[in-house]
Amino acid sequence: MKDIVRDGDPVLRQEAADVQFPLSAEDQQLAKDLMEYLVVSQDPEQCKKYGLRAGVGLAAPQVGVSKKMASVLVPPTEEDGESPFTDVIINPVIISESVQAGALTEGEGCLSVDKDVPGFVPRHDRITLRYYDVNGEKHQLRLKNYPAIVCQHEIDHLHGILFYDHINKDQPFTRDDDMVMID
Ligand SMILES: O=C(O)C[C@@H](Cc1ccccc1)[C@H](O)SCc1ccccc1
Ligand code: NI
Repeated sequence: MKDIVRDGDPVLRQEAADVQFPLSAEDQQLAKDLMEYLVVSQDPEQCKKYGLRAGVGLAAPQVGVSKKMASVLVPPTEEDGESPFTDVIINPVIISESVQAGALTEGEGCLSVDKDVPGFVPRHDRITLRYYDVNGEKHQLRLKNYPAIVCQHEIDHLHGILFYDHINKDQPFTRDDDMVMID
């Protein structure tokens, strides 16, 4: 697994390149690596063993590869026990989004940002996401709340945007009345 690059590395501020299909062997391996990191990091034993920070998403630029590819592994919720969204999203585009904002009550962190940056990160509470999977199959689906937040965080990485860019500098915990607060 490649090292995760940290804030300050120019690759995190670039517009990543579209991925070409069929995937090269290198891009197939990259997709595997990006997903493997999440799977291992969400296993407490392996996470500790390899000294990883747990992650629910990882974008290629975060491992130094400026390509439009990111893995997303939203942990299962207590209720239904299965992950609400798991895939490697390639050349993702948000084709529609709710006017209504959503933000994590706890704020956000990032595997590429070691410092804590407190504050609400206003995003869209609901999105329609279009992306291609590793087999070149096109997907289009609606996501809301936490899965939508994770995908927006990862897609931001592909456009050189970091979560704290969205935090209100003067009033970090400002929120508009109808913003959905997500736990
Ligand atoms: O740096 C990344 O892209 C991975 C982030 C993704 C993320 C952070 C905040 C909000 C949405 C997505 C890491 O997953 S941050 C660590 C983490 C781990 C488990 C649950 C939530 C956040
Ligand atoms: Ni991040």
